[in-house]
Amino acid sequence: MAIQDLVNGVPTPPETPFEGKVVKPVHYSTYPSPLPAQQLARLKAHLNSLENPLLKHMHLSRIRRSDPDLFFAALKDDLNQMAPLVYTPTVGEACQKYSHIYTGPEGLYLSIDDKDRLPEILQAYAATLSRIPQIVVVTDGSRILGLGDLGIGGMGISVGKLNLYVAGGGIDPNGTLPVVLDMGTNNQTLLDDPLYIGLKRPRASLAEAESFMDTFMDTVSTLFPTTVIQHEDFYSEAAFLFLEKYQKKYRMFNDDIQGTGAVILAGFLAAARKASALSGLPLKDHKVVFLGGGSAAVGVAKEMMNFFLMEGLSEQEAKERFWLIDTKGLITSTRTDVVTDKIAGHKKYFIRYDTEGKEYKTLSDVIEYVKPTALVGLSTTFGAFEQPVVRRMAELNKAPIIFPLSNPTSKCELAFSDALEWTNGKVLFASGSPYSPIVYQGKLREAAQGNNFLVFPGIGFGALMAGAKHVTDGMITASAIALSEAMTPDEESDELLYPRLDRIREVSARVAAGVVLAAQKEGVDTTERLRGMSWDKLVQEMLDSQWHARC
Ligand SMILES: NC(=O)C1=CN([C@@H]2O[C@H](COP(=O)(O)OP(=O)(O)OC[C@H]3O[C@@H](n4cnc5c(N)ncnc54)[C@H](O)[C@@H]3O)[C@@H](O)[C@H]2O)C=CC1
Ligand SMILES: CC(=O)C(=O)O
Ligand SMILES: [Mg+2]
Repeated sequence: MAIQDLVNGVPTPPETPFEGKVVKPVHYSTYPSPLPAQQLARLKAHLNSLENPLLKHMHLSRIRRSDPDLFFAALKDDLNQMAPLVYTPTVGEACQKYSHIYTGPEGLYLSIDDKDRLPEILQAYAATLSRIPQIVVVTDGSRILGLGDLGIGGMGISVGKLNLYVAGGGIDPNGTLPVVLDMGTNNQTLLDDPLYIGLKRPRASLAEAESFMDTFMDTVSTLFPTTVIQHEDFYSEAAFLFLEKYQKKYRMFNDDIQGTGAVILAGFLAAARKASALSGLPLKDHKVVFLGGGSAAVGVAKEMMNFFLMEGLSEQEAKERFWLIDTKGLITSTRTDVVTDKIAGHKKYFIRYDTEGKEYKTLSDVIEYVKPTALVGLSTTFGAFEQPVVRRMAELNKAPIIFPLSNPTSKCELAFSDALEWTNGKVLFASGSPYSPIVYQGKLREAAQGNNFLVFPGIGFGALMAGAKHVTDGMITASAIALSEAMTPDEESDELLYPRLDRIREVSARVAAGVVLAAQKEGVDTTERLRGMSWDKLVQEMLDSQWHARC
């Protein structure tokens, strides 16, 4: 299928001539339409009859396109069960197999081959719309979760994120636009696959990609001036380049760098307070080791610096609470790639200058050297937090903070059951993909899900409601604070690190309200009627503006 067919939608099949007449399929019933509650029960029964999560994902995907009200009612009804099907981990497999399970277009597929015609294509698309999009999620498919370059299959993640914008944030589904920019792929399996839908060419260079992105950002922001654009799952160099270039120019943010940063800052605030209450360690003395030095790790570490700044440390002192490890070991000033200036630009901020020429190659070496209170995994490496490391964290800390955040579950650094077992239940745990609760030593333990989906719907919604000219760093940090303050006393006493998913609409409204207030404080808002509102009124305003399924 030509990419152009995907942009315009699959062509309508020709009508069948029959005895000289055009015969159209007839659907006719004298029975009343099924009740919405019945439809919901029928959908659940169908899902229960399917064992394979990918088949459930595919069925849900068809329902989303044929009956969005039913689909979003189902998500709202039981987000704990549904999120793993429409989002991580199943969405990862769906992106990997995208061209095999494809049954029709789900959004906008734009090819780099059409770069010069991009404004024309987007204008033609805009002319078909009855309203302009509120939120665009765009990826180039180059780093989908921890699964690498999945080319045009990245559309699955744009769709998955927008599902949560609707279900969790209350955005109207008609205001969502998933986009994949097809810039080729370096994934040989896809290039060799006869069913692969995308361009069969090597991935565009960063310079080519930048030029395509410039046109995309400019055209979308001109055609849809109020739309919020979320960048998703670009490989790290591209992610940082685009964020730096567009942050102050367009109403955009990068979910992996900024959204993840905010959600983990909120979880760390909760975890560090619990750990310090047990150990007596001053909050400012926490020490955080990261396995991973990509967009997510650097984004999270930079956002987490706010924790130490709030405790009164200077920027330099705050930065020194972090140790980042990549495939070459601890990032130090004496490492060869640092000395020769071959290290990626985004890693430079966290270079350690205090290691006196000694290199620390393995995670165990770094743990022994730093003796951290917290260990964060954003390395895309399944099982990288091995038993000796986890046991050592438990020896060093009364309540070790361990956040294996890589997605999907097949890339997670540490399973929840192992974390409990190897720390004798002492761990303060959050993972990027969900784990079921476990009864451990007679007590029900719930794994926190440290995933940016707890904030991005509120960031996007808040930016939209505020009419923010840009999404500022202050608005991102405000989303983290609002999330951490959204915990109920019950959730606190159940030792949770994040609010429960069944309150996601209220939590997203609070996050959005925090984002609006920050936009106002920084003078980037344009929605005058929200100015001067009390916190409670603002939260209510966000709740009242949420979309609800008619089901
Ligand atoms: N929980 C959440 O909300 C989020 C989770 N993520 C996850 O974070 C992971 C990383 O994402 P990015 O930073 O964008 O990817 P990336 O590919 O840019 O970064 C991965 C980093 O890990 C390092 N690394 C890989 N294997 C390693 C090993 N064995 N030991 C030490 N370091 C190793 C690499 O050198 C690189 O610095 C992905 O799995 C992604 O799904 C990303 C965003 C949000
Ligand atoms: C959650 C997310 O954005 C990621 O894993 O890339
Ligand atoms: Mg992502």
